[in-house]
Amino acid sequence: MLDIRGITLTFNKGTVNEKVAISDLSLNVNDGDFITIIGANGAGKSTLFNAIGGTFITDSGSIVLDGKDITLTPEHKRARSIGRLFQDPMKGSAPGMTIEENLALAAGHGGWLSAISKKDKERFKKCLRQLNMGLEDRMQQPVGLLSGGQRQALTLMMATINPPKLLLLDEHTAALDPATAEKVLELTRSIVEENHLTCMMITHNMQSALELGNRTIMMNAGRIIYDVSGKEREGLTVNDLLEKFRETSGKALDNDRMLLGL
Ligand SMILES: Nc1ncnc2c1ncn2[C@@H]1O[C@H](COP(=O)(O)OP(=O)(O)OP(=O)(O)O)[C@@H](O)[C@H]1O
Repeated sequence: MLDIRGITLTFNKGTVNEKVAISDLSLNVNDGDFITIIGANGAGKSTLFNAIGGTFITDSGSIVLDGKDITLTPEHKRARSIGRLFQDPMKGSAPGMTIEENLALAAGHGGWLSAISKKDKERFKKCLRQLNMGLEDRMQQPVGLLSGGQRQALTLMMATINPPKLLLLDEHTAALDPATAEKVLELTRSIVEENHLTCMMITHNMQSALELGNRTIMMNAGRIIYDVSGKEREGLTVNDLLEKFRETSGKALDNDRMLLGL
């Protein structure tokens, strides 16, 4: 589904602040893969998503999504086939617009500018019911009134209402309280499964990284240092991941949030 070949991405090239954030990275994501991504601070995880999503164009290498070379495709065009969620629940939905208007925009059926059809309203209600947060009875309320967890769940729904070819989740539960984070993770699991989505999720929670999805990738200094799936992944523990990091990078994992979560 996604074929990344030898991409490099450098910030502030040619200046004293030059930083190679992604270094000759290759990755093949299979159709239906759900990959969890962990790694050191500044390893390049978010930059990898920004490269895939088109926020930054890579210096070299190629990115092919579903057979189409998107290496130079602008971000807004990639957004048609790549859904993204960020850590901040305030991103991704419009606070002044109602829940149904936000969903209508996400579904590509206009927003507040055009009337929302009865059929769409019914469809949105059915989707919202799945969230089990009572939002189906608040469809005319502005999104700004929702809690962080409700808003993130809604954003997840918006990003998948027209199933994307690829869903990128960048620590999308990190800003939520533990119980709400768990709920949104469970929702993520069911939405990905039901829609057979191809998904990549950055997380600082190593336990979630092993529990969710079918494959885990570890990054350090702009490279993938460990890529595990199948039988080998099934038996892995968080301690094994820490040991693997030490083995492959020659140092202890220095991601403060990851270690705090242990
Ligand atoms: N817009 C930018 N301009 C300059 N440098 C940047 C920019 N974005 C990221 N970087 C640098 O690139 C490197 C990779 O950053 P990135 O945010 O991708 O890491 P990360 O693995 O997501 O880290 P974390 O787990 O700490 O969020 C870091 O050294 C970071 O400081």
